[in-house]
Amino acid sequence: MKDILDAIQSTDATKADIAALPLPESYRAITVHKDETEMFAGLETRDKDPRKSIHLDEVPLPELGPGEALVAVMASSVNYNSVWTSIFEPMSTFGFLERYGRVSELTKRHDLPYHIIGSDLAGVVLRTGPGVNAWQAGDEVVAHCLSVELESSDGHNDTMLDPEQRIWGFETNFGGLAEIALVKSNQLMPKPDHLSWEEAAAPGLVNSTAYRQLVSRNGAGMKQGDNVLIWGASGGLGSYATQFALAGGANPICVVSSPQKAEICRSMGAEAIIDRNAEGYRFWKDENTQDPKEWKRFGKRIRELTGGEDIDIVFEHPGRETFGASVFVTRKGGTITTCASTSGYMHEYDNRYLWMSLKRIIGSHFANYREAWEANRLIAKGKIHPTLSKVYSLEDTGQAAYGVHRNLHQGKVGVLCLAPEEGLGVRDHEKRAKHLDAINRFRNI
Ligand SMILES: C/C=C/C(=O)SCCNC(=O)CCNC(=O)[C@H](O)C(C)(C)COP(=O)(O)OP(=O)(O)OC[C@H]1O[C@@H](n2cnc3c(N)ncnc32)[C@H](O)[C@@H]1OP(=O)(O)O
Ligand SMILES: NC(=O)C1=CN([C@@H]2O[C@H](COP(=O)(O)OP(=O)(O)OC[C@H]3O[C@@H](n4cnc5c(N)ncnc54)[C@H](OP(=O)(O)O)[C@@H]3O)[C@@H](O)[C@H]2O)C=CC1
Repeated sequence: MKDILDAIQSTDATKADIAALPLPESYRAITVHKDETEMFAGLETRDKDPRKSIHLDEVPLPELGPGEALVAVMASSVNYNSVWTSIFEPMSTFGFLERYGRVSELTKRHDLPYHIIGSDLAGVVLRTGPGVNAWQAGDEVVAHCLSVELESSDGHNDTMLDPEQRIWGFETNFGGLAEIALVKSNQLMPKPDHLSWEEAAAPGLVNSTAYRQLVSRNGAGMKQGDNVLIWGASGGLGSYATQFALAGGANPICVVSSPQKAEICRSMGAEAIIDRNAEGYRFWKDENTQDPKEWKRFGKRIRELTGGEDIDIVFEHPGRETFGASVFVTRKGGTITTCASTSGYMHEYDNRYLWMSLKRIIGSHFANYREAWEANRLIAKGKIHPTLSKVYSLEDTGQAAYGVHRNLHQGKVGVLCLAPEEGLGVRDHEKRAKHLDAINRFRNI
């Protein structure tokens, strides 16, 4: 592994040198263990501690198959899907690996008693499998997390609709929180050259998801002037949704839970900000009963901030706790676009406000390769910026995931895998200098 890192860091190693490096038999990776899936049985969700279930193990290098690439991972990031994996909710991810393992001889590799997690990476291609022509050893890349087989016609209009669509590092093995990752070559995209490894690894999953959910015609198809209600506007998804709204000429109404988070949104350029904590919204009177008066109070506050207008698009992900309010505050003909249910997946809303006002609910999930590519292109052009706050070592991934689970973080949390320190991997210093303040906006807060 040391030779691989030395070659990546050397200024004169060629692509041929990297292609000629011997691969190690094993590498260090963040895992959860199949024999521990019941370890949190009986505990409340918030008491399930990722630090107990997340391990750093030495694992064997998987065999490289056709259409695949092995990537030396310089940095990765923590996504909420790794939090779900580590607390074995809403179900253990080993079921996904078993199901994938039944697809073919080659996919059997994924069905192991350990799950290497992580759905982001920035790094360098080490080897490509048969049939890979677009990428070579030595290429500096990021990887998006859409894994598809594309043997069925269903996925050929929009690859997210492939019946064998999976999220890499969540529903497949050999993810990005590791020194080496196995990806399909159609997950690869060029690493933005003005960013360090950890900055480049941060946006991938959430940036692509926010792009499809909010901007793409497969999602809400946001346009100039739209009022966009963004829950968790300084969080992983929300920090990119806020940037897309601002960059696309829309009007973000940012919901956050502290003055510090409100300040981050303000510094991104948002003006309409709601601190849900300070304003004390209680959309649920008790576990089973919502309070429409609180939806109305929330809607009134939005009207104050917009000069009397209602919401064109709600960027939803908290789920059960907020969904009733989200449907209510959307304007006639408006759209609620949802990709998650962090607070609970059994949503309840008053359907009269949906049908009588001709609103639409759109389910959105990650992004197809083209959408991920376009989202990455915006990062590479310095139009959208990483929202990296803190960076952890691979050893401390459990602590990093704990912080995300307990909502103690801002924006994105990074993890150094092979990179020995932060700040490495920048190739275009001039472009970086132009965007330095924006790149560092979330750092160390
Ligand atoms: C990019 C990052 C993303 C995120 O972070 S997202 C957040 C994290 N992700 C999650 O929380 C989602 C985790 N996944 C799940 O919870 C589950 O994954 C699903 C609920 C999405 C699906 O459940 P399942 O059990 O895996 O699949 P089924 O489709 O419910 O299959 C169960 C059986 O039901 C049958 N079935 C499906 N549709 C129908 C139908 N329309 N009519 C009759 N039967 C149906 C199937 O065939 C199968 O059957 P048979 O067990 O015998 O094989
Ligand atoms: N389907 C898909 O493709 C994807 C789904 N996801 C899912 O989306 C969800 C969010 O992911 P991500 O943005 O990365 O996570 P983060 O934790 O980084 O951000 C979520 C934000 O949501 C807000 N929030 C959390 N709970 C509530 C609540 N009960 N009511 C209102 N606001 C709440 C918090 O902001 P604050 O406290 O400031 O209000 C928090 O910062 C996760 O469940 C994740 O699994 C993520 C990416 C892709």
